[in-house]
Amino acid sequence: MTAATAPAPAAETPDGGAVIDVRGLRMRYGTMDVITGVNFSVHRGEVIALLGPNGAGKTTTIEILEGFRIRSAGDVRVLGTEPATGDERWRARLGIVLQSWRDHARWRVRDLLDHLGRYYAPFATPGRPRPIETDKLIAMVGLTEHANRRISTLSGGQRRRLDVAIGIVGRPDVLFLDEPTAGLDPHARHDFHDLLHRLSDFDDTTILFTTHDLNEAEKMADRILILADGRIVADGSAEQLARRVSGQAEVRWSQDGEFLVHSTDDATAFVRELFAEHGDEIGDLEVRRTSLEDTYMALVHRLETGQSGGDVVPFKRTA
Ligand SMILES: Nc1ncnc2c1ncn2[C@@H]1O[C@H](COP(=O)(O)OP(=O)(O)OP(=O)(O)O)[C@@H](O)[C@H]1O
Repeated sequence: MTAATAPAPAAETPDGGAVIDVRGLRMRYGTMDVITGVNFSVHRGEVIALLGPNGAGKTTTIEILEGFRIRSAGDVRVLGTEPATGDERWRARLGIVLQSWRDHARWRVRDLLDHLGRYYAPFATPGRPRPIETDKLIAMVGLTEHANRRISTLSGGQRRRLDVAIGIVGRPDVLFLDEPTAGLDPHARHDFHDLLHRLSDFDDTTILFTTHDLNEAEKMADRILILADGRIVADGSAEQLARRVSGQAEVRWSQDGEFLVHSTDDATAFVRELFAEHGDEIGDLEVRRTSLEDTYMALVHRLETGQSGGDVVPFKRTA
């Protein structure tokens, strides 16, 4: 990945590289087991989408990583620190965008960001200037023309942009976002995706976000984690998950004025044979792999109908 600023100091990662490391995480609310054994790790600069049905425990997992919620069991490290005991210096390296954040109503946008930014200044390092300069930050989230407005007068989508600005003002090493694009219009969503790419590419920020938008997960994430049934049932890129769950690709082509379609688990071999046999007669060739939506629905369906067949083996990191 390229770096626009000087490289940040290495994160404390005593386990040999993971910025987030979760082993055997369990969470029980009263008598209800919500998380029954979650394991995953995230490397520096990775963008991870955490997916799962309503109530699967995504927010709970993120809150545990942020140090806002105490787990029932398991070992968790974020930047080498156990979140429940993280000090101010550790906290200053995190950025957090909660699902809904409705306070500071009387503040004006620029004043609030300026004020919050000062908290991070003592934690600046030569490689990681903190905070992001206020007007630059406001431009990054597309709020320049609203900089002097009171927060209570912002629309839902404008408020969401502000939430993101609050999350990144301290130029975090690790950014947690809980459904960051809920309520954003398509243009704002597109801008937000660009912003995440910039944070990951230029600042090497490690990003973990939840979403119910599978297109967004597919487009944005290096890796997708699916949380269901209290555990991680899939861990890999959208393409790896598609291969693992369905293994099928769809080949479409035209021949003698007819449009044809064929499902295969080896599209390359099929296309090679197709051309060997019919050569110039083939037109409009298209190979479509299973979408993340197809994969997700198939996985969740399998779980709901009790066909999961044990643990889903995580994929090796390829990058
Ligand atoms: N403070 C709490 N006390 C008791 N139960 C809770 C508490 N917080 C969450 N739960 C329960 O834990 C389960 C997981 O909730 P969580 O909010 O983590 O799910 P989620 O995957 O983020 O869901 P959604 O997609 O709907 O946001 C749900 O059944 C929820 O009702």
